[in-house]
Amino acid sequence: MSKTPTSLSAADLAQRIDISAVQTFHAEADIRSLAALAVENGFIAAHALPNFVPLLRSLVPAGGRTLVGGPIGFPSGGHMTAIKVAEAAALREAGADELDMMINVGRLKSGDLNYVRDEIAAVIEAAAPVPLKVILELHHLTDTEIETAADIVASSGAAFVKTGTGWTPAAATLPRIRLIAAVVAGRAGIKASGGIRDLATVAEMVALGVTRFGINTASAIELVKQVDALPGGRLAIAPANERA
Ligand SMILES: O=C[C@H](O)COP(=O)(O)O
Repeated sequence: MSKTPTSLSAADLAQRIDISAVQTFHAEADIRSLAALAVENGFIAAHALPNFVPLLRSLVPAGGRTLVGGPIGFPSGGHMTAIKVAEAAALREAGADELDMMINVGRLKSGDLNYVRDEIAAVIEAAAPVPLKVILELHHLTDTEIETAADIVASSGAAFVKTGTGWTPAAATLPRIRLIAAVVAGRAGIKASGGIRDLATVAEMVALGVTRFGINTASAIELVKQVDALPGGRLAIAPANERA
């Protein structure tokens, strides 16, 4: 597990943020703007809805600081496994560098954990060698369900546990990030996403072990600008055990 930094520059933070245009209303112009801003500001990834991933790939130079990402079974997660598998393969073929799959919340809530496990395994295989993040969508889950889901994802071989799609009210609270970090225990990365809008929250989440954020483009650019405006241009990260 990577060592928690003591501070982050604007460039460091940008290299921890996936910016995105993954809402229903995002059009071609938004994707073109997403690509330009991601490359210009050095964000680690730019994410678009599946149909726009080929366009995004054509706009973001491969092998640079910015990766191209796309979602699978997004945003409900209720798609048939065969559809998620096909979408993973299609996005891999379209040149995606990372894929964020929505977990099947309904099956998780039904206690059908073998279905959840088998589906994640099938999508990991279809996506390979592209790394997979699995979105839990905390807004719909109890703390017990979060622990169960985070453990399934962490033991699946997925690259990250991700908290939300951005399509539900923000639920990536610090106590829930703490809960996920305790369960994951370094077996996978943690991507905090969904309603993250202030540097204090970012700093607290980094201290808890979050190594990736998912934030919409406008909010991400604002946060990076705020870091630049801090004394010394760096965001201090107090160790989690020193926080009140
Ligand atoms: O990563 C998921 C979403 O892009 C987060 O969007 P949001 O910052 O608008 O909640």
